[in-house]
Amino acid sequence: MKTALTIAGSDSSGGAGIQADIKTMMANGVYAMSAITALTAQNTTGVTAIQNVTAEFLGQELDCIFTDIFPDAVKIGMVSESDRIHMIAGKLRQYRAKNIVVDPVMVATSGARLISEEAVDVLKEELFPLADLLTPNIPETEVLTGRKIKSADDMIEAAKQISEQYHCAVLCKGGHKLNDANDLLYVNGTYQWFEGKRIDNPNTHGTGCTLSSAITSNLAKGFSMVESVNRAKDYISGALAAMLDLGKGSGPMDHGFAIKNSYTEEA
Ligand SMILES: Nc1ncnc2c1ncn2[C@@H]1O[C@H](COP(=O)(O)OP(=O)(O)OP(=O)(O)O)[C@@H](O)[C@H]1O
Ligand SMILES: Cc1ncc(CO)c(N)n1
Repeated sequence: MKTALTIAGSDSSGGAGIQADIKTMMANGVYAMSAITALTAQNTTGVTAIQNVTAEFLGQELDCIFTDIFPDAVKIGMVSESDRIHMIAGKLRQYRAKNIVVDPVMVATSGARLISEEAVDVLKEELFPLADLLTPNIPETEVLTGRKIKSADDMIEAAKQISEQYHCAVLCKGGHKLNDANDLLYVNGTYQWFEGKRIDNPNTHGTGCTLSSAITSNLAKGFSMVESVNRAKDYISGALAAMLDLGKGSGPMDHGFAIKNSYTEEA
């Protein structure tokens, strides 16, 4: 069985972060492992508290994982502080981790800030150069490039700029800001649109985490970058189309929509 690791924050409400990542990886057929960077007290309406683990403890989690079950692919989500980012980058280099997907998480769907101002620069300097793929949404793309994204052409220009700067593929996600569900992949000097059908579902908590974890699972299984994104778009469309409706705010998706069997039946 192929294996994948998520390095991210825990979401107590289970729809985003580590929980979304593990559910997604399992649903996509890989063995999931996690190194938790922070605990969030969070639900569908917002984040009320964040408790970071120490950089030292995060390093110990990563040592345990990489010296035992080596991951075929790694996804990095929420990391709030610079010293934790330094630790992750050091360990990824030390263990020569492969198939690295960085989701530059900055703000939750509910509006809460998940990274400190100065940590964004460390993310760019330390982690981006190690990434095979970056998956910014539109606001994150604006922060990373310093330019406003108002059109599809702006997305192409910005993705090209980031890709050339960090020598990696860039998936600029249009979802719930621009272009409906159309995402732009810039890879090896060319671009390709992934045109998803917009699903009329207000429950989009954790869509970014879910997409990046599905891509990571596909890379772990040996699919190309383009095929990995293609399959991940299919998966997230299915999870949104299942129309789960939980919580008082923007609720989570049904990560298990594709694995219904006798064990999942209700009484
Ligand atoms: N209503 C929708 N219908 C279909 N696809 C969607 C919809 N909303 C988002 N997506 C898709 O979900 C994926 C995640 O994109 P999105 O822009 O929501 O990420 P994000 O903003 O990083 O997520 P998060 O809110 O978790 O931080 C993209 O592939 C996007 O196109
Ligand atoms: C822990 C965590 N990571 C990422 C996001 C972004 O959706 C979130 N809301 N919570």
